[in-house]
Amino acid sequence: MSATPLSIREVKVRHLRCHEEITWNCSEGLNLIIGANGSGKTTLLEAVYLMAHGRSFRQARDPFLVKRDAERFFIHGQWHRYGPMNLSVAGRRGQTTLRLQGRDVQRRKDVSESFPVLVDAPQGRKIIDGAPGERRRWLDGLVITCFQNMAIHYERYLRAVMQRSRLLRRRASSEELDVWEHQIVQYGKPIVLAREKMVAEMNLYLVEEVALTEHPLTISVTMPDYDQQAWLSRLKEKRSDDLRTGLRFGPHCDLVNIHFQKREIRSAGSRGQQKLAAIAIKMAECGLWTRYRKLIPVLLLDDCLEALDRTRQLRLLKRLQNSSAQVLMTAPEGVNIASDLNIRIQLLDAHGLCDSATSSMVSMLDDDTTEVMEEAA
Ligand SMILES: Nc1ncnc2c1ncn2[C@@H]1O[C@H](COP(=O)(O)OP(=O)(O)OP(=O)(O)O)[C@@H](O)[C@H]1O
Repeated sequence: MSATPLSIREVKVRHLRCHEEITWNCSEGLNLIIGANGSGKTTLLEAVYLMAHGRSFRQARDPFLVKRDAERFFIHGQWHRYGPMNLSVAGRRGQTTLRLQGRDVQRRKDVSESFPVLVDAPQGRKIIDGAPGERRRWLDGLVITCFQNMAIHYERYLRAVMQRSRLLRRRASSEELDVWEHQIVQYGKPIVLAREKMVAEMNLYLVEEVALTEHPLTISVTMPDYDQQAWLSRLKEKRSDDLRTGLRFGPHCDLVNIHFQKREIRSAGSRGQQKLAAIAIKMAECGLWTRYRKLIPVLLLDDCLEALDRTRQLRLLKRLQNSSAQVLMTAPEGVNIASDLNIRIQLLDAHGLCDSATSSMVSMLDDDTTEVMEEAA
């Protein structure tokens, strides 16, 4: 079965941050919004994300989503997934309500899994520069996306860890603790194996992105040898230590690392290298969604050319152009876009959005200039 590309055709926004009322028509393929700082470009990407997730990618419960002096915001989107679908969001301070095809959505997960939207934004690049726990949560999210039966293992593993801690505090009998320690190992081991499989697959996709990142990017999990018998013995031996410190051994404590040229990208990578790494990881995630869920996600890239020199900007845009995903991107005024690229460019100002072929705000580089630049690089 081939994968279905997901795309958004129209977004109507009312009273979201700086926007009074605006309509954004999108095309399949690459869409770029160009505008001044603070003109509301990121807010339009946020609107798309809000429809799929019911929350912003900037901050989970953002009280400033509603326009100053307004009561509520509204977003209505026309999507294409097999056929046309309508998704809308209404929100007031800290609360959002999602509607799919005119009906209230009870389980948000159903929408976010049917309308996958992946985002890279300078404010939220936690996979690259966040704490190890952020990367672990991200990897576990991917495991559950690809191997849906793993959700129950995570749930039961964490419940067993919590029960054991409770019983340790209550000074429960050794037999009672044995039961939960067996469950920790029983549900923990498949998590370890699924993560290993996921990391191996991600790394294969990342090899394909080496033209973008220039050096291979690799993901790894730092973890002990989870031999089942040794794991059980350790849990038993360390009961009194764990009563003091909490359980510090197991898949919930493992470290997820992203390496670039054999060093951690978060400390060793430059801003441009981190940016390209983050986008390469999104492309790999797209590959996983396509393979396991038969859906090609929509990709949101905020400030997509930030920190990149011209050669790398061009390389990135060409890579995105070859992707089968719909890509919605933003960039500030004054960017240079090669004229041979197939990108729908729209300019955003106080009057709204308008299509642009050429403009004083966007310099179009012709093919010759582009070639010279590429050769020089
Ligand atoms: N609740 C609100 N009411 C009115 N205006 C708001 C509200 N929240 C944010 N804003 C303004 O809305 C604009 C939203 O900016 P947004 O981040 O979308 O801009 P941008 O075009 O992506 O800018 P940049 O290029 O600097 O990233 C900003 O000018 C901000 O001050």
